Amino acid sequence: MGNRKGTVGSIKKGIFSSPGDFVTEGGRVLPGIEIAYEVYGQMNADKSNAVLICHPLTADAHAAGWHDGDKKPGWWDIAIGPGKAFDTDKFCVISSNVLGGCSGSTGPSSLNKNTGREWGPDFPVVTIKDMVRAQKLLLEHIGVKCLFAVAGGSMGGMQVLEWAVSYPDMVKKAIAIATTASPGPQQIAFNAIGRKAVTDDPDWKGGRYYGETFPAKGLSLARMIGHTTYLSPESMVDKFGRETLLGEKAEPDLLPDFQVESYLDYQGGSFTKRFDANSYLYITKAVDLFDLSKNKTLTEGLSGVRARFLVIAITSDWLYPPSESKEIVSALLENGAKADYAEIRSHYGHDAFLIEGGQLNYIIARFLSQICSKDVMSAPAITISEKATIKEASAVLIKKRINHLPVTDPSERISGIVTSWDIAKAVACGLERLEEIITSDVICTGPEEPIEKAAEKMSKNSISALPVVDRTGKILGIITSEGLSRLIGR
Ligand SMILES: CC(=O)SCCNC(=O)CCNC(=O)[C@H](O)C(C)(C)COP(=O)(O)OP(=O)(O)OC[C@H]1O[C@@H](n2cnc3c(N)ncnc32)[C@H](O)[C@@H]1OP(=O)(O)O
Ligand SMILES: N[C@@H](CCO)C(=O)O
Repeated sequence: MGNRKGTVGSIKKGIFSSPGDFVTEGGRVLPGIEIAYEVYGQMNADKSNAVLICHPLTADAHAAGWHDGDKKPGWWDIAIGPGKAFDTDKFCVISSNVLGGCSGSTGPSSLNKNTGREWGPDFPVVTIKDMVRAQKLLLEHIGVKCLFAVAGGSMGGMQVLEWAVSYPDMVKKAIAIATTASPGPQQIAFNAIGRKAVTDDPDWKGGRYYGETFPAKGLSLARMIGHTTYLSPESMVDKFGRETLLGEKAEPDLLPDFQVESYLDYQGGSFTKRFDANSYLYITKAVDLFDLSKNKTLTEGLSGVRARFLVIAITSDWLYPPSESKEIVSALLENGAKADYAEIRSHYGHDAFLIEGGQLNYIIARFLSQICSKDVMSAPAITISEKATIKEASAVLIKKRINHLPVTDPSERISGIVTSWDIAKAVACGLERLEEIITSDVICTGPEEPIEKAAEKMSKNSISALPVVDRTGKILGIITSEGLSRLIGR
Protein backbone atom coordinates (compact mmCIF):
# COMPACT_ATOMS: atom_id res chain seq x y z
CA MET A 1 0.00 0.00 0.00
CA GLY A 2 2.98 2.29 0.37
CA ASN A 3 3.21 5.40 2.42
CA ARG A 4 -0.25 6.81 1.67
CA LYS A 5 -0.30 9.77 4.02
CA GLY A 6 -3.21 11.49 2.37
CA THR A 7 -6.10 13.43 3.70
CA VAL A 8 -9.68 12.32 4.21
CA GLY A 9 -10.74 14.65 1.41
CA SER A 10 -13.91 16.69 1.26
CA ILE A 11 -15.87 16.60 4.49
CA LYS A 12 -19.29 17.81 5.57
CA LYS A 13 -20.16 18.78 9.14
CA GLY A 14 -23.13 17.08 10.78
CA ILE A 15 -25.38 18.40 13.57
CA PHE A 16 -26.63 16.07 16.29
CA SER A 17 -29.75 17.34 18.06
CA SER A 18 -30.51 16.00 21.51
CA PRO A 19 -34.05 17.23 22.28
CA GLY A 20 -34.18 16.29 25.94
CA ASP A 21 -33.24 18.65 28.79
CA PHE A 22 -29.49 18.75 29.34
CA VAL A 23 -28.81 19.49 33.00
CA THR A 24 -25.39 21.06 33.50
CA GLU A 25 -23.05 20.12 36.34
CA GLY A 26 -24.08 23.43 37.90
CA GLY A 27 -27.72 22.32 37.86
CA ARG A 28 -28.97 24.60 35.08
CA VAL A 29 -31.21 23.20 32.32
CA LEU A 30 -30.57 23.57 28.61
CA PRO A 31 -33.82 22.67 26.77
CA GLY A 32 -32.13 20.45 24.21
CA ILE A 33 -28.62 20.81 22.79
CA GLU A 34 -26.97 20.52 19.39
CA ILE A 35 -23.48 19.16 18.83
CA ALA A 36 -21.64 19.75 15.54
CA TYR A 37 -19.49 16.81 14.51
CA GLU A 38 -17.53 15.25 11.69
CA VAL A 39 -16.70 11.60 10.98
CA TYR A 40 -13.61 10.36 9.12
CA GLY A 41 -13.18 6.71 8.05
CA GLN A 42 -15.59 3.79 8.33
CA MET A 43 -17.12 2.20 11.42
CA ASN A 44 -16.65 -1.56 11.53
CA ALA A 45 -19.57 -3.93 12.05
CA ASP A 46 -19.30 -4.08 15.84
CA LYS A 47 -18.37 -0.39 16.14
CA SER A 48 -15.18 -1.30 17.98
CA ASN A 49 -12.89 0.97 15.97
CA ALA A 50 -14.23 4.38 17.03
CA VAL A 51 -11.71 7.07 17.99
CA LEU A 52 -12.97 10.32 19.53
CA ILE A 53 -10.95 13.51 19.00
CA CYS A 54 -11.41 16.25 21.62
CA HIS A 55 -10.44 19.71 20.41
CA PRO A 56 -8.29 22.38 22.07
CA LEU A 57 -9.53 25.72 23.31
CA THR A 58 -10.52 27.51 20.11
CA ALA A 59 -10.70 24.67 17.64
CA ASP A 60 -13.89 22.98 16.48
CA ALA A 61 -15.31 19.81 14.98
CA HIS A 62 -13.40 20.33 11.74
CA ALA A 63 -10.28 18.40 12.69
CA ALA A 64 -9.39 16.92 9.29
CA GLY A 65 -10.12 17.01 5.59
CA TRP A 66 -11.42 19.95 3.64
CA HIS A 67 -14.64 21.92 3.73
CA ASP A 68 -15.48 22.97 0.18
CA GLY A 69 -13.90 26.31 -0.55
CA ASP A 70 -11.56 26.35 2.45
CA LYS A 71 -7.92 27.37 2.02
CA LYS A 72 -6.76 25.16 4.91
CA PRO A 73 -7.71 21.65 6.05
CA GLY A 74 -8.99 20.83 9.53
CA TRP A 75 -6.85 21.87 12.47
CA TRP A 76 -5.39 18.38 13.06
CA ASP A 77 -5.17 17.19 9.45
CA ILE A 78 -1.51 16.41 10.12
CA ALA A 79 -2.56 13.52 12.38
CA ILE A 80 -5.89 12.27 10.98
CA GLY A 81 -6.14 10.46 7.65
CA PRO A 82 -5.05 7.36 5.73
CA GLY A 83 -1.74 6.09 7.10
CA LYS A 84 -1.50 8.82 9.76
CA ALA A 85 -1.57 8.46 13.55
CA PHE A 86 -5.36 8.29 13.57
CA ASP A 87 -5.45 6.07 10.52
CA THR A 88 -8.81 6.39 8.82
CA ASP A 89 -8.14 3.13 6.95
CA LYS A 90 -8.43 1.40 10.36
CA PHE A 91 -10.35 3.71 12.63
CA CYS A 92 -13.59 5.62 12.48
CA VAL A 93 -12.53 9.03 13.79
CA ILE A 94 -15.21 11.26 15.33
CA SER A 95 -14.63 14.93 16.09
CA SER A 96 -17.12 17.32 17.67
CA ASN A 97 -17.42 20.96 18.70
CA VAL A 98 -17.66 21.32 22.47
CA LEU A 99 -20.83 22.35 24.29
CA GLY A 100 -20.36 26.08 24.90
CA GLY A 101 -18.53 26.48 21.60
CA CYS A 102 -19.51 28.61 18.64
CA SER A 103 -18.93 26.38 15.63
CA GLY A 104 -22.25 24.60 15.36
CA SER A 105 -22.70 23.30 18.91
CA THR A 106 -24.98 24.91 21.49
CA GLY A 107 -23.30 27.82 23.20
CA PRO A 108 -23.91 31.40 24.30
CA SER A 109 -24.33 32.56 20.68
CA SER A 110 -27.06 29.93 20.08
CA LEU A 111 -30.72 30.78 20.13
CA ASN A 112 -32.37 30.46 23.56
CA LYS A 113 -35.68 28.73 22.74
CA ASN A 114 -37.24 30.31 25.85
CA THR A 115 -36.61 33.89 24.66
CA GLY A 116 -36.07 33.60 20.91
CA ARG A 117 -32.82 35.54 21.38
CA GLU A 118 -29.20 34.43 21.68
CA TRP A 119 -28.40 33.05 25.10
CA GLY A 120 -25.59 35.52 25.79
CA PRO A 121 -24.82 35.77 29.52
CA ASP A 122 -27.93 33.72 30.35
CA PHE A 123 -26.09 30.66 29.03
CA PRO A 124 -25.16 28.42 31.96
CA VAL A 125 -21.50 27.98 32.84
CA VAL A 126 -20.54 24.59 31.39
CA THR A 127 -17.71 22.40 32.61
CA ILE A 128 -15.34 19.96 30.92
CA LYS A 129 -17.53 17.21 32.41
CA ASP A 130 -20.58 18.77 30.70
CA MET A 131 -18.67 18.85 27.40
CA VAL A 132 -17.83 15.17 27.78
CA ARG A 133 -21.40 14.24 28.71
CA ALA A 134 -22.62 15.97 25.56
CA GLN A 135 -20.06 13.99 23.54
CA LYS A 136 -21.38 10.80 25.15
CA LEU A 137 -24.89 11.66 23.93
CA LEU A 138 -23.44 12.05 20.43
CA LEU A 139 -21.71 8.66 20.65
CA GLU A 140 -24.94 7.02 21.85
CA HIS A 141 -26.66 8.57 18.84
CA ILE A 142 -23.98 7.13 16.55
CA GLY A 143 -24.21 3.76 18.33
CA VAL A 144 -20.72 3.68 19.84
CA LYS A 145 -20.72 1.86 23.18
CA CYS A 146 -16.98 1.74 23.72
CA LEU A 147 -14.21 3.93 22.30
CA PHE A 148 -11.09 2.27 20.92
CA ALA A 149 -9.37 5.55 21.81
CA VAL A 150 -10.01 9.12 22.85
CA ALA A 151 -7.39 11.78 22.13
CA GLY A 152 -6.89 15.50 22.51
CA GLY A 153 -4.45 18.29 23.25
CA SER A 154 -4.64 21.16 25.73
CA MET A 155 -8.31 21.57 26.67
CA GLY A 156 -8.81 18.45 24.56
CA GLY A 157 -6.44 16.64 26.90
CA MET A 158 -8.63 17.67 29.83
CA GLN A 159 -11.62 16.16 28.03
CA VAL A 160 -9.62 12.94 27.55
CA LEU A 161 -8.89 12.78 31.29
CA GLU A 162 -12.55 13.48 32.05
CA TRP A 163 -13.64 10.71 29.66
CA ALA A 164 -11.37 8.19 31.38
CA VAL A 165 -12.61 9.23 34.84
CA SER A 166 -16.32 9.65 34.05
CA TYR A 167 -16.73 6.67 31.73
CA PRO A 168 -13.94 4.19 32.56
CA ASP A 169 -15.68 1.31 30.79
CA MET A 170 -16.12 3.29 27.59
CA VAL A 171 -12.45 4.09 26.94
CA LYS A 172 -9.83 1.51 25.95
CA LYS A 173 -6.98 3.88 25.07
CA ALA A 174 -6.56 7.51 26.12
CA ILE A 175 -4.10 10.01 24.63
CA ALA A 176 -3.72 13.25 26.62
CA ILE A 177 -1.39 15.83 25.04
CA ALA A 178 0.05 19.11 26.35
CA THR A 179 -2.44 19.33 29.17
CA THR A 180 -2.98 19.41 32.91
CA ALA A 181 -5.30 17.71 35.37
CA SER A 182 -5.62 20.89 37.40
CA PRO A 183 -4.81 24.34 35.93
CA GLY A 184 -2.60 26.37 38.24
CA PRO A 185 -2.81 30.07 39.14
CA GLN A 186 -0.58 31.27 36.28
CA GLN A 187 -2.70 29.39 33.72
CA ILE A 188 -5.85 30.79 35.33
CA ALA A 189 -4.31 34.25 35.34
CA PHE A 190 -3.81 34.32 31.58
CA ASN A 191 -7.42 33.26 31.02
CA ALA A 192 -8.68 35.77 33.55
CA ILE A 193 -6.82 38.62 31.82
CA GLY A 194 -8.26 37.49 28.49
CA ARG A 195 -11.80 37.42 29.90
CA LYS A 196 -11.34 40.88 31.40
CA ALA A 197 -10.13 42.19 28.05
CA VAL A 198 -13.45 41.04 26.59
CA THR A 199 -15.76 42.19 29.39
CA ASP A 200 -14.03 45.59 29.65
CA ASP A 201 -14.73 46.23 25.97
CA PRO A 202 -17.73 48.58 25.86
CA ASP A 203 -18.98 46.67 22.80
CA TRP A 204 -19.39 43.61 25.00
CA LYS A 205 -22.58 45.14 26.46
CA GLY A 206 -22.76 42.66 29.30
CA GLY A 207 -22.69 39.88 26.73
CA ARG A 208 -25.83 41.09 24.96
CA TYR A 209 -24.09 42.40 21.85
CA TYR A 210 -25.57 40.08 19.23
CA GLY A 211 -27.01 41.90 16.24
CA GLU A 212 -25.70 45.23 17.52
CA THR A 213 -21.97 45.34 18.24
CA PHE A 214 -19.08 42.90 18.78
CA PRO A 215 -16.27 43.30 21.34
CA ALA A 216 -13.58 42.75 18.68
CA LYS A 217 -10.95 44.86 20.44
CA GLY A 218 -11.32 42.98 23.69
CA LEU A 219 -11.42 39.56 22.05
CA SER A 220 -8.43 40.39 19.87
CA LEU A 221 -6.47 41.47 22.94
CA ALA A 222 -7.51 38.28 24.73
CA ARG A 223 -6.22 36.23 21.81
CA MET A 224 -2.94 38.17 21.68
CA ILE A 225 -2.37 37.25 25.32
CA GLY A 226 -3.44 33.63 24.84
CA HIS A 227 -1.50 33.14 21.64
CA THR A 228 1.70 34.35 23.29
CA THR A 229 1.35 31.49 25.78
CA TYR A 230 1.03 28.98 22.90
CA LEU A 231 4.46 29.94 21.51
CA SER A 232 7.85 29.59 23.15
CA PRO A 233 10.50 32.28 23.68
CA GLU A 234 12.81 30.35 21.35
CA SER A 235 10.25 30.06 18.56
CA MET A 236 9.46 33.76 18.86
CA VAL A 237 13.15 34.66 18.60
CA ASP A 238 13.42 32.44 15.53
CA LYS A 239 10.26 33.88 14.01
CA PHE A 240 10.67 37.55 14.82
CA GLY A 241 13.84 38.37 16.73
CA ARG A 242 13.89 42.16 17.05
CA GLU A 243 12.92 42.56 13.41
CA THR A 244 11.16 45.87 12.91
CA LEU A 245 8.17 46.62 10.76
CA LEU A 246 9.73 49.54 8.95
CA GLY A 247 13.22 51.02 8.83
CA GLU A 248 14.64 53.25 11.57
CA LYS A 249 12.07 55.87 12.64
CA ALA A 250 13.07 59.53 12.48
CA GLU A 251 12.04 59.71 16.10
CA PRO A 252 10.63 57.03 18.42
CA ASP A 253 6.85 56.98 18.90
CA LEU A 254 4.35 54.74 20.69
CA LEU A 255 3.15 52.98 17.52
CA PRO A 256 4.18 49.32 16.90
CA ASP A 257 7.83 48.93 15.91
CA PHE A 258 8.40 45.18 15.77
CA GLN A 259 7.25 42.29 13.61
CA VAL A 260 6.06 40.42 16.69
CA GLU A 261 3.64 43.25 17.38
CA SER A 262 2.05 43.04 13.97
CA TYR A 263 1.98 39.23 14.18
CA LEU A 264 0.04 39.27 17.43
CA ASP A 265 -2.21 42.01 16.07
CA TYR A 266 -2.85 39.79 13.06
CA GLN A 267 -3.56 36.69 15.14
CA GLY A 268 -5.86 38.69 17.38
CA GLY A 269 -7.73 40.19 14.46
CA SER A 270 -8.13 36.91 12.55
CA PHE A 271 -9.40 35.25 15.72
CA THR A 272 -12.27 37.73 16.05
CA LYS A 273 -13.46 36.69 12.60
CA ARG A 274 -13.96 33.06 13.64
CA PHE A 275 -14.78 33.04 17.34
CA ASP A 276 -17.59 34.31 19.55
CA ALA A 277 -16.51 36.51 22.46
CA ASN A 278 -18.96 34.98 24.95
CA SER A 279 -17.85 31.48 23.96
CA TYR A 280 -14.30 32.56 24.78
CA LEU A 281 -15.47 33.54 28.27
CA TYR A 282 -17.30 30.25 28.85
CA ILE A 283 -14.66 27.95 27.43
CA THR A 284 -11.74 29.54 29.28
CA LYS A 285 -13.88 29.38 32.43
CA ALA A 286 -14.47 25.65 31.84
CA VAL A 287 -10.70 25.20 31.57
CA ASP A 288 -10.08 27.12 34.79
CA LEU A 289 -12.70 25.09 36.69
CA PHE A 290 -11.29 21.74 35.55
CA ASP A 291 -9.61 20.10 38.53
CA LEU A 292 -9.25 16.34 39.02
CA SER A 293 -7.51 16.92 42.35
CA LYS A 294 -10.24 19.07 43.91
CA ASN A 295 -10.44 18.22 47.63
CA LYS A 296 -8.40 15.09 46.94
CA THR A 297 -5.07 13.96 45.54
CA LEU A 298 -4.69 13.49 41.81
CA THR A 299 -4.14 9.80 42.46
CA GLU A 300 -7.56 9.68 44.09
CA GLY A 301 -8.94 11.80 41.26
CA LEU A 302 -7.73 9.27 38.70
CA SER A 303 -8.76 6.17 40.62
CA GLY A 304 -11.06 3.87 38.70
CA VAL A 305 -9.47 4.74 35.37
CA ARG A 306 -9.28 1.61 33.23
CA ALA A 307 -7.98 3.05 29.97
CA ARG A 308 -4.46 2.41 28.77
CA PHE A 309 -2.91 5.95 28.75
CA LEU A 310 -0.37 7.72 26.58
CA VAL A 311 0.50 11.12 28.04
CA ILE A 312 2.47 13.39 25.70
CA ALA A 313 4.23 16.62 26.71
CA ILE A 314 6.06 19.21 24.63
CA THR A 315 9.57 20.05 25.76
CA SER A 316 9.17 23.82 25.19
CA ASP A 317 5.57 24.13 26.43
CA TRP A 318 5.63 26.65 29.27
CA LEU A 319 1.81 26.92 29.46
CA TYR A 320 1.31 23.23 30.37
CA PRO A 321 4.90 22.12 31.01
CA PRO A 322 6.03 18.45 30.94
CA SER A 323 5.88 18.39 34.75
CA GLU A 324 2.07 18.51 34.54
CA SER A 325 2.07 15.47 32.25
CA LYS A 326 4.49 13.61 34.50
CA GLU A 327 2.18 14.22 37.47
CA ILE A 328 -0.68 12.64 35.51
CA VAL A 329 1.45 9.60 34.61
CA SER A 330 2.58 9.15 38.23
CA ALA A 331 -0.97 9.32 39.51
CA LEU A 332 -2.15 6.81 36.89
CA LEU A 333 0.69 4.40 37.72
CA GLU A 334 -0.05 4.74 41.44
CA ASN A 335 -3.55 3.52 40.59
CA GLY A 336 -2.14 0.53 38.76
CA ALA A 337 -3.26 1.89 35.41
CA LYS A 338 -1.07 1.40 32.34
CA ALA A 339 0.45 4.77 31.38
CA ASP A 340 3.20 5.61 28.90
CA TYR A 341 4.90 9.01 28.79
CA ALA A 342 6.36 10.56 25.65
CA GLU A 343 7.73 13.96 24.68
CA ILE A 344 7.49 15.94 21.49
CA ARG A 345 10.91 17.53 21.20
CA SER A 346 10.06 20.92 19.74
CA HIS A 347 10.89 24.57 20.19
CA TYR A 348 7.43 25.66 19.02
CA GLY A 349 5.96 25.71 22.51
CA HIS A 350 2.43 24.63 23.46
CA ASP A 351 1.03 24.72 19.92
CA ALA A 352 3.61 22.17 18.76
CA PHE A 353 0.91 19.48 18.99
CA LEU A 354 -0.66 21.28 16.01
CA ILE A 355 2.60 21.49 14.05
CA GLU A 356 5.01 18.61 14.76
CA GLY A 357 3.25 16.04 12.56
CA GLY A 358 6.24 13.74 12.26
CA GLN A 359 6.77 13.14 15.97
CA LEU A 360 3.04 13.19 16.69
CA ASN A 361 2.28 10.54 14.09
CA TYR A 362 5.17 8.35 15.16
CA ILE A 363 4.41 8.44 18.89
CA ILE A 364 0.65 8.02 18.55
CA ALA A 365 0.71 5.39 15.77
CA ARG A 366 3.12 3.29 17.81
CA PHE A 367 0.83 3.50 20.84
CA LEU A 368 -2.34 2.73 18.90
CA SER A 369 -0.69 -0.18 17.10
CA GLN A 370 0.01 -1.82 20.47
CA ILE A 371 -3.40 -3.44 20.23
CA CYS A 372 -4.20 -6.46 22.34
CA SER A 373 -7.19 -8.76 22.25
CA LYS A 374 -9.14 -6.89 24.93
CA ASP A 375 -8.86 -3.73 22.78
CA VAL A 376 -10.77 -5.26 19.89
CA MET A 377 -13.01 -7.84 21.49
CA SER A 378 -16.77 -7.51 21.51
CA ALA A 379 -17.79 -7.60 25.15
CA PRO A 380 -19.59 -8.99 26.95
CA ALA A 381 -19.54 -12.14 24.80
CA ILE A 382 -22.86 -13.77 24.08
CA THR A 383 -22.63 -17.38 25.30
CA ILE A 384 -24.78 -20.48 25.65
CA SER A 385 -24.85 -23.23 28.26
CA GLU A 386 -23.65 -26.67 27.25
CA LYS A 387 -27.04 -27.93 28.55
CA ALA A 388 -28.93 -25.90 25.92
CA THR A 389 -30.58 -27.43 22.87
CA ILE A 390 -29.57 -26.90 19.27
CA LYS A 391 -32.84 -25.04 18.77
CA GLU A 392 -32.04 -22.66 21.62
CA ALA A 393 -28.55 -22.07 20.24
CA SER A 394 -29.97 -21.33 16.78
CA ALA A 395 -32.41 -18.83 18.25
CA VAL A 396 -29.56 -16.93 19.95
CA LEU A 397 -27.46 -16.87 16.79
CA ILE A 398 -30.37 -15.50 14.78
CA LYS A 399 -31.55 -13.01 17.41
CA LYS A 400 -28.08 -11.59 18.02
CA ARG A 401 -27.10 -11.84 14.32
CA ILE A 402 -23.84 -13.59 15.15
CA ASN A 403 -22.15 -16.76 13.85
CA HIS A 404 -20.17 -17.94 16.89
CA LEU A 405 -21.39 -18.94 20.33
CA PRO A 406 -18.88 -19.78 23.07
CA VAL A 407 -20.31 -22.58 25.25
CA THR A 408 -20.05 -22.46 29.04
CA ASP A 409 -20.04 -25.20 31.65
CA PRO A 410 -22.08 -24.99 34.88
CA SER A 411 -19.34 -22.86 36.48
CA GLU A 412 -19.66 -20.37 33.61
CA ARG A 413 -16.24 -21.36 32.30
CA ILE A 414 -15.62 -21.92 28.59
CA SER A 415 -16.16 -25.52 27.52
CA GLY A 416 -16.38 -25.15 23.75
CA ILE A 417 -17.79 -23.19 20.87
CA VAL A 418 -20.59 -23.73 18.39
CA THR A 419 -21.04 -21.94 15.07
CA SER A 420 -23.89 -21.38 12.64
CA TRP A 421 -22.02 -23.77 10.32
CA ASP A 422 -22.10 -26.49 13.03
CA ILE A 423 -25.84 -25.99 13.36
CA ALA A 424 -26.38 -26.18 9.61
CA LYS A 425 -24.46 -29.48 9.59
CA ALA A 426 -26.50 -30.75 12.57
CA VAL A 427 -29.75 -30.04 10.74
CA ALA A 428 -28.40 -31.76 7.63
CA CYS A 429 -27.35 -34.81 9.66
CA GLY A 430 -30.47 -34.82 11.83
CA LEU A 431 -28.49 -34.34 15.06
CA GLU A 432 -30.42 -33.05 18.08
CA ARG A 433 -28.12 -32.56 21.05
CA LEU A 434 -25.84 -29.50 21.25
CA GLU A 435 -23.03 -31.57 22.77
CA GLU A 436 -22.92 -33.55 19.50
CA ILE A 437 -21.81 -30.47 17.57
CA ILE A 438 -19.79 -28.47 20.11
CA THR A 439 -16.09 -28.00 19.31
CA SER A 440 -14.65 -28.71 22.75
CA ASP A 441 -10.94 -28.10 22.07
CA VAL A 442 -11.73 -24.44 21.45
CA ILE A 443 -8.86 -22.12 20.53
CA CYS A 444 -8.89 -18.95 22.64
CA THR A 445 -6.86 -15.81 23.25
CA GLY A 446 -5.99 -13.90 26.40
CA PRO A 447 -6.98 -10.24 27.00
CA GLU A 448 -3.38 -8.98 26.83
CA GLU A 449 -2.33 -11.09 23.82
CA PRO A 450 -1.16 -8.83 20.93
CA ILE A 451 -3.71 -8.93 18.14
CA GLU A 452 -1.06 -9.97 15.67
CA LYS A 453 -0.77 -13.24 17.61
CA ALA A 454 -4.54 -13.58 17.77
CA ALA A 455 -4.75 -13.04 14.02
CA GLU A 456 -2.04 -15.64 13.51
CA LYS A 457 -4.05 -18.20 15.53
CA MET A 458 -7.13 -17.52 13.44
CA SER A 459 -5.34 -17.86 10.14
CA LYS A 460 -3.29 -20.93 11.18
CA ASN A 461 -6.43 -22.75 12.37
CA SER A 462 -8.72 -21.32 9.67
CA ILE A 463 -11.14 -19.99 12.26
CA SER A 464 -13.00 -16.68 12.18
CA ALA A 465 -13.61 -16.10 15.88
CA LEU A 466 -11.57 -16.33 19.07
CA PRO A 467 -13.12 -16.26 22.55
CA VAL A 468 -11.14 -14.02 24.89
CA VAL A 469 -10.77 -15.76 28.25
CA ASP A 470 -8.99 -14.95 31.48
CA ARG A 471 -6.71 -17.38 33.30
CA THR A 472 -9.68 -19.11 34.97
CA GLY A 473 -11.43 -19.73 31.63
CA LYS A 474 -14.00 -17.01 32.24
CA ILE A 475 -15.16 -15.56 28.91
CA LEU A 476 -14.40 -11.81 28.68
CA GLY A 477 -15.40 -11.28 25.07
CA ILE A 478 -14.92 -12.55 21.55
CA ILE A 479 -12.85 -11.40 18.59
CA THR A 480 -14.15 -11.85 15.06
CA SER A 481 -12.06 -11.71 11.90
CA GLU A 482 -14.10 -8.79 10.55
CA GLY A 483 -13.41 -6.66 13.60
CA LEU A 484 -9.75 -7.57 13.43
CA SER A 485 -9.24 -7.06 9.72
CA ARG A 486 -9.94 -3.34 9.85
CA LEU A 487 -7.49 -2.73 12.65
CA ILE A 488 -4.48 -4.54 11.27
CA GLY A 489 -4.85 -3.15 7.79
CA ARG A 490 -6.06 -4.92 4.68
C1 LIG B 1 -9.83 26.22 14.09
C2 LIG B 1 -8.45 26.30 14.65
O1 LIG B 1 -7.46 26.17 13.93
S1 LIG B 1 -8.21 26.57 16.27
C3 LIG B 1 -7.05 25.45 16.89
C4 LIG B 1 -5.69 25.50 16.34
N1 LIG B 1 -5.42 26.67 15.60
C5 LIG B 1 -5.06 27.81 16.18
O2 LIG B 1 -4.93 27.91 17.39
C6 LIG B 1 -4.89 28.94 15.24
C7 LIG B 1 -3.88 29.90 15.80
N2 LIG B 1 -2.68 29.16 16.01
C8 LIG B 1 -1.79 29.05 15.04
O3 LIG B 1 -1.89 29.46 13.90
C9 LIG B 1 -0.57 28.37 15.50
O4 LIG B 1 0.43 29.28 15.65
C10 LIG B 1 -0.20 27.22 14.64
C11 LIG B 1 0.83 26.59 15.45
C12 LIG B 1 -1.37 26.30 14.47
C13 LIG B 1 0.23 27.68 13.22
O5 LIG B 1 1.55 28.14 13.28
P1 LIG B 1 2.27 28.58 11.90
O6 LIG B 1 1.87 27.70 10.78
O7 LIG B 1 3.68 28.69 12.24
O8 LIG B 1 1.62 29.94 11.54
P2 LIG B 1 1.99 31.33 12.26
O9 LIG B 1 1.87 31.10 13.73
O10 LIG B 1 3.29 31.82 11.72
O11 LIG B 1 0.86 32.33 11.84
C14 LIG B 1 0.45 32.25 10.52
C15 LIG B 1 -0.24 33.54 10.14
O12 LIG B 1 0.36 34.71 10.73
C16 LIG B 1 0.78 35.61 9.68
N3 LIG B 1 2.00 36.28 10.09
C17 LIG B 1 3.19 35.71 10.32
N4 LIG B 1 4.08 36.65 10.70
C18 LIG B 1 3.44 37.84 10.71
C19 LIG B 1 3.81 39.18 11.01
N5 LIG B 1 5.05 39.48 11.38
N6 LIG B 1 2.88 40.14 10.90
C20 LIG B 1 1.61 39.84 10.54
N7 LIG B 1 1.19 38.57 10.25
C21 LIG B 1 2.10 37.60 10.33
C22 LIG B 1 1.02 34.72 8.49
O13 LIG B 1 0.87 35.48 7.31
C23 LIG B 1 -0.06 33.68 8.64
O14 LIG B 1 -1.26 34.18 8.14
P3 LIG B 1 -2.43 33.10 7.71
O15 LIG B 1 -2.84 32.44 9.00
O16 LIG B 1 -3.49 33.96 7.11
O17 LIG B 1 -1.78 32.15 6.75
N1 LIG C 1 -3.79 27.34 19.88
C1 LIG C 1 -4.73 26.25 20.17
C2 LIG C 1 -4.34 25.52 21.43
C3 LIG C 1 -4.62 26.32 22.67
O1 LIG C 1 -4.48 25.54 23.78
C4 LIG C 1 -6.13 26.81 20.30
O2 LIG C 1 -6.27 28.01 20.23
O3 LIG C 1 -7.06 26.00 20.44
